[in-house]
Amino acid sequence: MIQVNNVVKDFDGFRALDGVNMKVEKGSIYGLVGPNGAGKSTLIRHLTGVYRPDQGEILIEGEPIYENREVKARISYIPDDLFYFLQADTMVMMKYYRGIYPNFDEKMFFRMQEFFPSIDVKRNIRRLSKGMQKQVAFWLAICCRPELIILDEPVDGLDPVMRRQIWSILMSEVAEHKMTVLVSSHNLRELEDVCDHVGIMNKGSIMIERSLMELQGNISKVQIACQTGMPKMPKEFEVLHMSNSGRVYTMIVKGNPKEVARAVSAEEDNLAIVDILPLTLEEIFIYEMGGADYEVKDILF
Ligand SMILES: Nc1ncnc2c1ncn2[C@@H]1O[C@H](COP(=O)(O)OP(=O)(O)OP(=O)(O)O)[C@@H](O)[C@H]1O
Repeated sequence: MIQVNNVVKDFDGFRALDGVNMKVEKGSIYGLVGPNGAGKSTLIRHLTGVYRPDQGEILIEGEPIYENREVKARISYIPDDLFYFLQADTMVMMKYYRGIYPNFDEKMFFRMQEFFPSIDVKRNIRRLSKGMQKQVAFWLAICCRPELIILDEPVDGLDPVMRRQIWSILMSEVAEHKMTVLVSSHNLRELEDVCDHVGIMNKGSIMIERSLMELQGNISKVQIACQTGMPKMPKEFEVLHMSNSGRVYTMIVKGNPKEVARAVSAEEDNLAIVDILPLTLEEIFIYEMGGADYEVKDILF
């Protein structure tokens, strides 16, 4: 759905994007994570055709996005700084969107009103709270029935109930209509439950891009207790980290969790327990990138 090849962008001599490569499959939920100033919003403005790259190319379904009205009509974009016309209420904005988005689904708009009970559709949007304005932006964007929705910090400033609501609407659109979602966030924990792919951005480029399945099947956290001495890990598995509390050792090991557990049990004859523990996405990234020369903790927390 999205293919970004070696995109570079300079602002007055400052390199904001430094050779970005990225691939987002159709029907996936892709989380773009990174610290302040990493270049997420700049990249997103390229993906939505607001900026033209200085170098490289951006293709949406194989077509360049910049100045391409036909492709843009199939994309919804919620920026981090929302814009509404002076005096406009939600109904006025709905009619405006209906006029410019050929797939706008008015029935869906009224059906979804129950999800946004605090929004008075006749009230000037600029008078609504920031969180409520975000709700309106999301409501209108999803009713455009986009093939691709791009969200810059979509749930920032929303209460926990509304956050869950937004994620659940997005996930059901992905499941039912194969919509593709690209979402930027600082919060890896929040993305963990919803994304199937994650890209980590730092200093103007994507450092690492992975599918969650690939990540989770490739690294294991094992807890081992031996009756005597230290546990031995079979040679074919690289131990990335080891700590212990008394006789219980916790190891982060490169390899599939089931295979690791099987190999440890076969190797050791003085085992007391072997347990496989879940790893959070943050932990996986930290250990995945541990060998590289990055300040990973600064990026993820
Ligand atoms: N129009 C611009 N002119 C000059 N510099 C810019 C412009 N837009 C972005 N930058 C610079 O590019 C870098 C990346 O900014 P960007 O807004 O893309 O980061 P971000 O990852 O979205 O950050 P945040 O998480 O804080 O929103 C920053 O150093 C910023 O100052």
